[in-house]
Amino acid sequence: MSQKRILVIADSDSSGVSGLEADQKVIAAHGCYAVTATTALTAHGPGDVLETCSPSVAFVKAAIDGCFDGGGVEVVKIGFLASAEIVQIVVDALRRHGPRFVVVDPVVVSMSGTRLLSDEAVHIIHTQLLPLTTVLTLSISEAVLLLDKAGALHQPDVRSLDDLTQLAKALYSLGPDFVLLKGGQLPLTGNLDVPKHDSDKQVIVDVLYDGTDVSLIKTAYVGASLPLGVEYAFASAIASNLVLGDAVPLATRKACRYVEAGISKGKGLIDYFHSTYTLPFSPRYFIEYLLNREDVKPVWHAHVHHDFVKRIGDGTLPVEKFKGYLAQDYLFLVQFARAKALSAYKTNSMEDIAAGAEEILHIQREMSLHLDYCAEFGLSKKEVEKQEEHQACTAYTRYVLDIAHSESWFALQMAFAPCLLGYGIIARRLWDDPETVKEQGNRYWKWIQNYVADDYRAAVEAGEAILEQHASLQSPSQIESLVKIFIHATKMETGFWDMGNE
Ligand SMILES: Cc1ncc(CN)c(N)n1
Repeated sequence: MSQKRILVIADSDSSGVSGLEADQKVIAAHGCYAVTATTALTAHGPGDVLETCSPSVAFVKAAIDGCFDGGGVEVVKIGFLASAEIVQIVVDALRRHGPRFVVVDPVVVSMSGTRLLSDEAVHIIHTQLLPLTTVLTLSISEAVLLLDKAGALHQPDVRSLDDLTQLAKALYSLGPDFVLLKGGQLPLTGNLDVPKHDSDKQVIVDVLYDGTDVSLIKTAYVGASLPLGVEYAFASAIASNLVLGDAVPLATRKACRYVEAGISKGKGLIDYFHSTYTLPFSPRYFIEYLLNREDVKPVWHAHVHHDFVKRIGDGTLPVEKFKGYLAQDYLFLVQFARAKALSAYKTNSMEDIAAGAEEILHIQREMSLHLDYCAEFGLSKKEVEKQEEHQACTAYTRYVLDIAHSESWFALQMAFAPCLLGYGIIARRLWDDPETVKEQGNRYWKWIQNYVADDYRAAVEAGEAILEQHASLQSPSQIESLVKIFIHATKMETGFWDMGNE
């Protein structure tokens, strides 16, 4: 499904806390795609606007038309419109293109309280823009200014919840379908009364009015100094929720909750991405990421470059050691097959059950190769099976079986991963390495061949596909615990080689 598009018509703020820069973060955090028409450029220094620059009216018109002509724009979010000419251009464009929803946050007053729009611009907003508006969202001071200019301000002092509601109703009379009046400038008591002391201030109430119903959205008052840009985030969050299919009351309530969480999670700034997962790898590159992590790299290196492996490659490994290893590996594979069977039991996906069954058959073939191989070294199946399990073998397989019982299906796949990936990588490296003694010159050549053969390669590829497919569905914290399982199982692999070397 392609991302839903929102056209943002607003100024650019170099500090990133308001304007297009903030809107785009909010929209991206909702999984939507922002297209833009820039109405003004502002260069911000610490606490101050240093320079402003105005694009031509023709530029703004071209940007708006270009975005609509690109297709898919259902929602327009309007912020600072800079001049009366631009307000008029925007109104004309809305009439021409007729988007489904128009969310207007008419930035009439700056973050520091400075008046930003001329009387003429405000006039066009209330006479022409607001009747085209789905949701009008604004602060108390902006509401008072707008109503004053519209000649519809009946009570300039807003002190109580009742005043706030009357203000929302007055704004509704200017033409929007819904008014969301932000009550941030009027903290109330827990009972929604007027506070007598600062310590009584407990609740902020936003009022949503649709001409019939008044809905109150309450949030805890967290003090007068909020991060800059709080007011701006609401409208783009509402626009995002609307384009994602919410009705206006739910879209506004969710937007309030989104901003509330952004304030509480961000330290002095709004955390726009408080509910967004960012995985530390790109889809299909989990294994590459995993094997290159700083905590995995040395552990993985110890496994795949183990001395036992080197001596298989140059053929110097004493035969008795190899035989001992092979017999233990046979016992290991029996337990591993049990864990694979449990793995199939742990999933409801028929695809994954079948893949698990396939892997058990691969293990069975690997075991029969072991027996053939053992026979060549004069070791019968009976002799192999009656060997006592070495502690390294018990430790590794029972760790995997414990994960199978106590952790998720995917955690178990992570416990399998070092076994599956490691031998494929080791054998391929030995096969390619010019230092490796090949063919008849190396009595372990067949072992290398078995693990580069198509059958084993197919098992590795199927396992890799499962890891890649499911890793992308995990949360970042789950990835961390899964990596720990992988590291532990990799250490067990190294322990197995150590055992072979004893
Ligand atoms: C200990 C161990 N690890 C991995 C593999 C390869 N399946 C194996 N046979 N044995």
